[in-house]
Amino acid sequence: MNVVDVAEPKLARAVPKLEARGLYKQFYRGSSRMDALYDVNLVIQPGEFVAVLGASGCGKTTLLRIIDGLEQATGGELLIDGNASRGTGVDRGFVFQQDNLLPWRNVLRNVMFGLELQRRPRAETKAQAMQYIDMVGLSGFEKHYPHELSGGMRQRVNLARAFTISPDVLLMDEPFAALDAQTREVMQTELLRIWRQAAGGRTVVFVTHQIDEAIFLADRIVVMTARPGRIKEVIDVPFPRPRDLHIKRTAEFGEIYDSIWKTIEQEVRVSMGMSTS
Ligand SMILES: Nc1ncnc2c1ncn2[C@@H]1O[C@H](COP(=O)(O)OP(=O)(O)OP(=O)(O)O)[C@@H](O)[C@H]1O
Repeated sequence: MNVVDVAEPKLARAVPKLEARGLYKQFYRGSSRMDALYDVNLVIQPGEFVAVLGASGCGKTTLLRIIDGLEQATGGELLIDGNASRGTGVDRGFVFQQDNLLPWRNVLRNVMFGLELQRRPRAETKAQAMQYIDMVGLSGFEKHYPHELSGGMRQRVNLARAFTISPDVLLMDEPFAALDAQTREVMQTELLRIWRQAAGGRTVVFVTHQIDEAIFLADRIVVMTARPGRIKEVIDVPFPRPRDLHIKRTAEFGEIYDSIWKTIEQEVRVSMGMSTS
């Protein structure tokens, strides 16, 4: 009798885009030490949209800066595509809370800036910048200077610039925090549209204080503890894509919101030195 080997082929496991293994971060001021992050473990797959929520000062920005390579962890390891990270790289783009546009450059030249730093051919740089200016809905404003734009438009230029350099990983630190509530909602929808449209399914790590923003945008939400920040809970967001703003008004959205708020409220109380009972 022939014996056929029917052992199941081993499932090929995707290499995570980002992996934090036991990350610690301590800051020193003179002789005093401050623990910002404590044993952070997190795996993020390619193309995932992950939101990070947590009380003020719990270490969200620090985590993002370590992923970007702007800051070095005191302990633990950060792997990118399975390899130890070695500082900053063009594979990661950072979008800050305040747009950091250059006031003496118009919209087109601001969007071209990141590519110019990469010394790409000028024609290619301009064509790519125009494509993303169009994608963020600012065609016709190429020659405008930052002071001639609204806050929402400036943040869209910021997004176009971040997407233009085609980073595999987009790190966003409360990018819409300075916007009014209506503009923020429009920008959330725009971000999802651009994220879907931009080729290659970029991985996004998005820090926010807004629970509804996190639920609306993310595949998974990471809730951190009060400082020193650890991962307290990771929540899978069940809403299919593409998403519409109306999901924010559904009962399911409200239930997820309430449950996350309960988790965060405890940590906010801890961070403020209040009772958690
Ligand atoms: N360069 C630094 N030197 C010293 N302490 C720092 C430095 N950067 C951050 N910290 C401290 O580390 C802690 C975490 O800061 P971080 O900015 O990461 O928090 P956060 O969660 O992003 O806060 P927020 O939500 O208020 O923006 C804070 O207590 C902060 O004061």
